[in-house]
Amino acid sequence: MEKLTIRLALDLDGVLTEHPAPLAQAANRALGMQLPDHAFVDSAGCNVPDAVREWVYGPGGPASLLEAAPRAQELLQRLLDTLGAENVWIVTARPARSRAVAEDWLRRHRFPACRIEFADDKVEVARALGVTHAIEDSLRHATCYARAGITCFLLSSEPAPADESPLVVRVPDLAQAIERILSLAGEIGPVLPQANARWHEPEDAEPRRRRIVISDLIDEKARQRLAAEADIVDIDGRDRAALLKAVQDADALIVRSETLVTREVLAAAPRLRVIARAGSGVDNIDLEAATQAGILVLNAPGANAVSAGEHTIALMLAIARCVPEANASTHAGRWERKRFKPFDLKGKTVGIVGLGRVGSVVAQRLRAFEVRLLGYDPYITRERFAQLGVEPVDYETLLENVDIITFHVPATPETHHMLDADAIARLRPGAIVINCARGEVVDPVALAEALQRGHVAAAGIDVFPEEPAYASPLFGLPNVVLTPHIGGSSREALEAVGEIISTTTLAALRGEIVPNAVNLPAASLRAPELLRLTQVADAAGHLIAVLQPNRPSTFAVTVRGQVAPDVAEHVTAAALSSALRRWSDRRVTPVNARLVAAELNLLVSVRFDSSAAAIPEFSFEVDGESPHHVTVRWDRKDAGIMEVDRFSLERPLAGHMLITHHRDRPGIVGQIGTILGRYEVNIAGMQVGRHQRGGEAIMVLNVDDPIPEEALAEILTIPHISTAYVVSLPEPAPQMAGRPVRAALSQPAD
Ligand SMILES: NC(=O)C1=CN([C@@H]2O[C@H](COP(=O)(O)OP(=O)(O)OC[C@H]3O[C@@H](n4cnc5c(N)ncnc54)[C@H](O)[C@@H]3O)[C@@H](O)[C@H]2O)C=CC1
Ligand SMILES: O=C(O)CCC(=O)C(=O)O
Repeated sequence: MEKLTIRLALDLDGVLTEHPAPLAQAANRALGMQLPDHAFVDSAGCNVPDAVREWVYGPGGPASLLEAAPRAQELLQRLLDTLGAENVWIVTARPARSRAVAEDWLRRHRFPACRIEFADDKVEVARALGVTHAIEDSLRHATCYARAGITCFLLSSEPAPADESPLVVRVPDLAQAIERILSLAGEIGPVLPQANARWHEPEDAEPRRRRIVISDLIDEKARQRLAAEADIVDIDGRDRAALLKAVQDADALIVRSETLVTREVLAAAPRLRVIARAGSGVDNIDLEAATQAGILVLNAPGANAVSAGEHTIALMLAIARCVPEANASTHAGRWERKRFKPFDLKGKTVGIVGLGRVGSVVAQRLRAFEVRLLGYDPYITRERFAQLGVEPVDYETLLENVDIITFHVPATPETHHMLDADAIARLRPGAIVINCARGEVVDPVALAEALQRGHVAAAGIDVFPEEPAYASPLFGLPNVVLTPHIGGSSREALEAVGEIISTTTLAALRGEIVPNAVNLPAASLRAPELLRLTQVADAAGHLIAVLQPNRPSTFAVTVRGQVAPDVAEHVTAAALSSALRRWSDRRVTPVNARLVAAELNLLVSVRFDSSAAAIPEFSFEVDGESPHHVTVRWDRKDAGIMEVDRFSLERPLAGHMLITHHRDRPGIVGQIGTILGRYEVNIAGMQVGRHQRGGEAIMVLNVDDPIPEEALAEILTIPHISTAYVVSLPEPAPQMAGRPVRAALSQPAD
């Protein structure tokens, strides 16, 4: 396995020194200022006047009197020993003129020798040094590092806001930051993909075998299917340390409900591309953070709905027929026929909250019991209620009229404690509560209290707010039937879920669009055709970023012909993510392409023109000094780049190429050929596009060998050549090469 080279930038004040509050206090005393204690956590960011900063950090200033942070010397030594002295820098925003003071302080406090850089724009320095990780006490610097794709451990005891980048990892102190870095340094591959300036390597072209972490029990056949194509690492997802270690070089993570996939887990997983939830509810996954990090989240909705629905009815019947107590009493040798008072479901009123996949299964089965069904679900149609034989009512009416209430809603802010003390008070005395959805939906304290009073006669509970649940106010109550979240665990459900998750995880790792993505639109097109189209869109995005190396302010997509909106969205995401990989240092995938574009103030627009083009086309256009334009044509099976900067091409662009813009003059082709020949670059094919003789023209030369920088420089000296680009794009898919339809692609679209 490749070893990770971690290159680390450590802040000085507040990281190697004690908290810098004494600096603000000294400035307040000596200079009559009114700075808050945190002013020198980020004095440039807090706009502390330069003269004050010079004094604080200058010779004899209060910075010389700071104490070292606890164990800072020993911890820095460990970093230097493990990562190598060549990979560790102190990067501080103190003024550069205070270098001697800082170096003297480090010597006096017996710090090991470590190089030190002075800059307020720490990212610029970090980029130049190839820094992969940082440790900071300033949120501003941590956020800047994260934006640049550098994982930053932020020393902070504050909870992270919901929109914080997953690359900002909050830790309480330096020791924990270093422990995490040293554990990462143990055995993982590079965190930042090396940008290849010239030759485009699609993400999928990596030859290495994929690594899939499975952190909960899944079906054995599914496991074998995954193991046939990838290395499998089995861990117990409840063991945080094992999880954080295992995801360090994982391409995919497969979880059930017990593994919490938090920002912290995502920050420890730089290669992670897919998280697959072997089940329906994805509330154990931080979806927002996964999407920001460009990670695709999959689930298997519906595959365990029968299982969860039958389990719901099992709990109802267990309560109605007194099964748990009667079973225990009979096993104990007591024959208590008079003690138990079972009742029939027939004739009762059952209220179903949430009539999605599981709720529908419950409704369909309960009809056979001849119950009256009331339902509350504001997001489905009246027709659906009618199909299921359920009377639609509002939530209050449902609460006030049912003998049994059963919940089948997802865990969302709206459904949190949907059954609380107020809702319970509305229930008829003696009602029964069933929850096989999510623990968060029912307030367990209020329910336990109502069960003890007898207002609620009994409850059947499969899910808990915190799982595994080793304690709950419901534990020990005689009128509660509990199961450990096994509603979706039938053999059949595990097999069905396993099949969906294993096949779609592998497909997603191959770059295919899959139907069960939670954070990408579903696709109306078959996977192989869509894959080919998105690969070509990816190439078009790459080409446009080669033509326009500086990030533009607009990225406009025009979709011509009859194209489904979801297909257009996948094409846009593929092209945009590919271009953004060259325009930014972020890890961009189709999942987060639009988010990253918005953060970088790149305006993305998609316009549909369904009146034109028999053969659909996608045109990508960017603004800038000279706007550039690339068009992909798609015959619904194959796709190709057929137009560059409004010059039509005879054949789709593919392979290693030199593309020039020049004025159409005799002899240019010959001069380029002579230069390439001198550098032993073989020309495999050529095409030229021009609007009129002697006017602006484009030439595409396909070459067999990489073109050296020097050759390119010489080509650029030829009179009438204005620009020259070297670019490598994927070859046609093997099954597509030679298809007659490639000729159709070459037809003008209108
Ligand atoms: N115990 C277990 O092992 C299992 C539990 N589940 C859980 O069961 C629940 C339902 O799962 P599915 O039916 O697959 O989901 P689903 O998405 O198919 O259905 C959920 C339904 O709840 C409705 N809903 C959403 N918010 C609502 C609200 N505020 N009030 C009323 N209705 C609302 C939606 O319109 C939808 O019809 C989920 O929480 C899921 O995680 C699912 C499978 C197994
Ligand atoms: O069996 C499991 O993994 C949990 C099932 C579940 O809760 C779900 O699919 O939402």
